Amino acid sequence: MVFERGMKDERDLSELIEIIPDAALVVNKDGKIVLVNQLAAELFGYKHAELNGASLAKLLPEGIREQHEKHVLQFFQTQQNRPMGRGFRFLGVRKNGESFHVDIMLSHVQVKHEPYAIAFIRDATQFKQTEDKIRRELESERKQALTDYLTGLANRRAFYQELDEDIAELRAGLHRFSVALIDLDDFKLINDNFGHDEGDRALQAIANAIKETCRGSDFVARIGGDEFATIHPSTTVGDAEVILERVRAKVLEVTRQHGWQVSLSIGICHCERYSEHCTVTELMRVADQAMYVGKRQGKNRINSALLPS
Ligand SMILES: Nc1nc2c(ncn2[C@@H]2O[C@H](COP(=O)(O)OP(=O)(O)OP(=O)(O)O)[C@@H](O)[C@H]2O)c(=O)[nH]1
Repeated sequence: MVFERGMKDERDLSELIEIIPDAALVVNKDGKIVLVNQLAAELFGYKHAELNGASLAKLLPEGIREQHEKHVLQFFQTQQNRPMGRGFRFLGVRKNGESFHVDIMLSHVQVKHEPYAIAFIRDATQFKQTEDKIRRELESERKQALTDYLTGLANRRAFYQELDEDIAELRAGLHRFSVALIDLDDFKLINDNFGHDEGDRALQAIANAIKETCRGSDFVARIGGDEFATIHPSTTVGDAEVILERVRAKVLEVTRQHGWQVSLSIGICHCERYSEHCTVTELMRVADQAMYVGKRQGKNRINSALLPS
């Protein structure tokens, strides 16, 4: 709001800010509060007189005062107003020290040719809480959509996303990697002999064993009923075989401890450099084929294949 000839005097302005339905205050270019309405005083927990003539800094938490001073300076240097919705979200601080989120709209106003800023302030606590709640819910839904409910590992969807990213990185000239398909041998017998609940516990124990035995940088997922898959970035095919041999031995040890007769057949597909064959479908097909070679050879073994280039 810029009055062409300026406000007649401060009385006009103080009457105006008392009739508007928002908390409002007027500051000069030194950041001193020259006018404040009753709603603003109430919002910040002060008596009207306590804010008149005070520094604007009084209403801001210490940590953001400097940043805010820059905003005020910038505001006075431009002729642009900041309407509600396109204003700032700031932290305010009440007299009792409690900080809270506020939305601030700023407008230029002149009184006797002197520039002032009029700030309209809305308590944004509710908005902020709702926004935070929605953000948390979305984040939790996103996580759930990518997590296997039984083992807590990444699920098939997350695995394919990760594989896609690794392929993109390979294409960009970054690290080579190996993908492994891990299928449990004769898992059906666990369910048949011990029941489905015990089968679930076995899947959880096996998932933990795989995760613990892989490196921190490896990606581990459960992509089907008794099928797991891993991605091993920055490896040679030999490195991947060493890691997966550790996995095979560890799972065998854990399952034997529980009296479950389960082993693993593992197929590795190694990607050394990017080629037209480097797609999720092709990688999985090659790993699957390598895994089935092992199944036919009598199970409980690891077979590797290089992705054709
Ligand atoms: N308890 C439990 N069992 C599952 C789950 N998902 C799949 N299964 C079981 O996993 C078994 C997979 O059986 P098959 O595909 O015949 O494989 P297998 O018995 O491991 O035999 P091979 O792969 O040939 O060695 C089936 O009995 C499924 O019911 C699950 O979430 N929980």
